[in-house]
Amino acid sequence: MFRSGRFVADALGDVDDEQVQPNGVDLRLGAVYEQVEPGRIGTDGKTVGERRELDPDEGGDGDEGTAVYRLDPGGYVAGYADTVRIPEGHVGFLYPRSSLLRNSCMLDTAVWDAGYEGRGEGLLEVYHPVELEAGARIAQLVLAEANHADTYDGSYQREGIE
Ligand SMILES: O=c1ccn([C@H]2C[C@H](O)[C@@H](COP(=O)(O)OP(=O)(O)OP(=O)(O)O)O2)c(=O)[nH]1
Repeated sequence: MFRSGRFVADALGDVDDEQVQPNGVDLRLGAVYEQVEPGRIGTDGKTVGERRELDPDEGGDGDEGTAVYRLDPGGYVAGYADTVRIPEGHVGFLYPRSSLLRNSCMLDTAVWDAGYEGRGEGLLEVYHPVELEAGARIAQLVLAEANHADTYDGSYQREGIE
């Protein structure tokens, strides 16, 4: 069974009311990176390639205090601003906000394991130039009840929060 948005909000702990949706919680954009060196996925482990953090244009549209990423078509890594916590007995799935799709962008995501805690990342595909403001809601996390073997204890545990 998928949990309600209120349940997901309680699991995450620190979200604004506008992030709480009927079936999940919206995650906000934290940072945008561009990969600059190859990574490696092997049979004996993996490495994530070097990336550089993009600078948002400060004061976009003459609006003081806003930080806007103006992205040309390409592949980027998006870091989320919110700390995700997947409670035991659950698995998380993240979907792009549909307004991203409607603007010719896609957010590719993987499985969020029981016990994971951190500010995760996703692959942001941009097919038409787009403006994304830092802190804007770009994705929605849903939680489903699930059996699991152990809990997450991998290299991304507590990423972005230590
Ligand atoms: O789109 C996603 C999906 C998951 N995660 C987080 C939560 C998940 O629990 C963790 C690890 O994901 P996964 O197990 O798929 O990564 P891996 O490459 O197999 O790494 P590890 O060896 O640490 O399990 O990354 C993200 O940041 N983004």
